[in-house]
Amino acid sequence: MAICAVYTTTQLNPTCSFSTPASKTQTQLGFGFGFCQKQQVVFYKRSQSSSRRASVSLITCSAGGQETVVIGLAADSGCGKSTFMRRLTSVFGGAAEPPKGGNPDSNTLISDTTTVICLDDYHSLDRTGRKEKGVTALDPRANNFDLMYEQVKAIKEGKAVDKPIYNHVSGLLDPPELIKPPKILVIEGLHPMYDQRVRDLLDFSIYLDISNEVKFAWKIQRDMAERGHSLESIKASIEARKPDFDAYIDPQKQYADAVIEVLPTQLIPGDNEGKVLRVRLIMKEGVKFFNPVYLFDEGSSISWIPCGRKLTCSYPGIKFTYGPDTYFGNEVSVLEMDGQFDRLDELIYVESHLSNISTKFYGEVTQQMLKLSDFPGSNNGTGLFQTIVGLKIRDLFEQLIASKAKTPVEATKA
Ligand SMILES: Nc1ncnc2c1ncn2[C@@H]1O[C@H](COP(=O)(O)OP(=O)(O)OP(=O)(O)O)[C@@H](O)[C@H]1O
Ligand SMILES: O=C(CO)[C@H](O)[C@H](O)COP(=O)(O)O
Repeated sequence: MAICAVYTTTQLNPTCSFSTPASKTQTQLGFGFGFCQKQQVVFYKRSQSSSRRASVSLITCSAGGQETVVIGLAADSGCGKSTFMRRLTSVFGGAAEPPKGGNPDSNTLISDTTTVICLDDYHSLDRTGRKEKGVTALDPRANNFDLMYEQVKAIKEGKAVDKPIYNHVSGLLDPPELIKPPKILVIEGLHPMYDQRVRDLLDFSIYLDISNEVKFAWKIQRDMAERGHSLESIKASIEARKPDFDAYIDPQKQYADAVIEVLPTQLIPGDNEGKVLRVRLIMKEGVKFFNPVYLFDEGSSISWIPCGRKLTCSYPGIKFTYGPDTYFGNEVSVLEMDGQFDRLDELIYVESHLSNISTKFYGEVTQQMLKLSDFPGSNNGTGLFQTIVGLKIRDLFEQLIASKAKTPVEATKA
């Protein structure tokens, strides 16, 4: 907490100036940012003969920079992490860019609110080293979890670190880059939830669970169409990774607060083209500051085909289901969408039937989806659920910050 002297502050989360001593700036105090909240407290001044109503404004601030909110995003390579990150940073506004003037092959993306670091940077073995030892990048022996833990912990505590860079172009470990503590740190990659020490640092975690059929279809689309790889080499690379994927990556989903599961559609019998998708948003119950989204009636089991007068649906249509379930022994709520949208502007119809989506205004999900309509998955449940999870993370972040800004630090008489 810090002493805040901005008495004119009336909204939640405006940037705050810190005083004491008055001459010191935020930077001198070591704070990158700050959040203040103004509360009006009414009380009664009593004297022997009368009682007079009075009020006082309490301004509480969390010293931004002292603690960073840490989000983990786990998935195999080519499973949509970058796409999800771009949707998330868009929710917070501002473009995400590599560190200015740094290594052009940096994997880091920085925006006003978020810094996204790629955990590939904690590979302890470079490409040649892995080849010599006969291990894949998914193998824990090819990764430095001690350093990952120390650095994520330091950033969470508000300290800058010199993080290594794994260069995907050269396959080498490059000199480190400086990472300053942001408001939100996202650690994305193969192992954000593998090491218990790192897992315990996460304020929220997400796993993108892409079924083998769909992963294959996406890989073909990217690596064959865009990178000129052959069908055989794509198949071979997926097969070679599979044992380590099953052993080290996939089990992390049991720890995730939200899982986005992507499967082939059930609306077209026998379909395995991976074009029409069935997407499930699995949300853990009882996670602090995270209230699962629901359709129509919280806790009920619902099946909804919204195609009719308000939503244009061509073959094979759209089906939503929602209800309670268990996942790795945890109570969860599952929202599922099978099929795809014909017209994104009509998504507002679906949005208006969803609750707990943490929007700041009516239609925000639809607006976000329209804004990024050229991103992969914008016409199906992958884009919809990634957008909703982005809004839930914003909400969680704001609640976390507000909960930390508890101690009243200065008061003015109203
Ligand atoms: N929701 C989606 N719908 C359809 N295709 C998708 C979707 N998300 C990703 N893809 C496909 O998968 C490819 C990889 O996506 P993206 O770059 O977001 O994944 P990634 O996990 O960051 O990959 P990598 O770890 O290899 O950098 C994209 O080029 C796209 O072809
Ligand atoms: O699974 C991966 C992470 O996304 C990569 O395969 C791993 O980082 C190794 O990279 P490269 O193939 O460039 O040597």
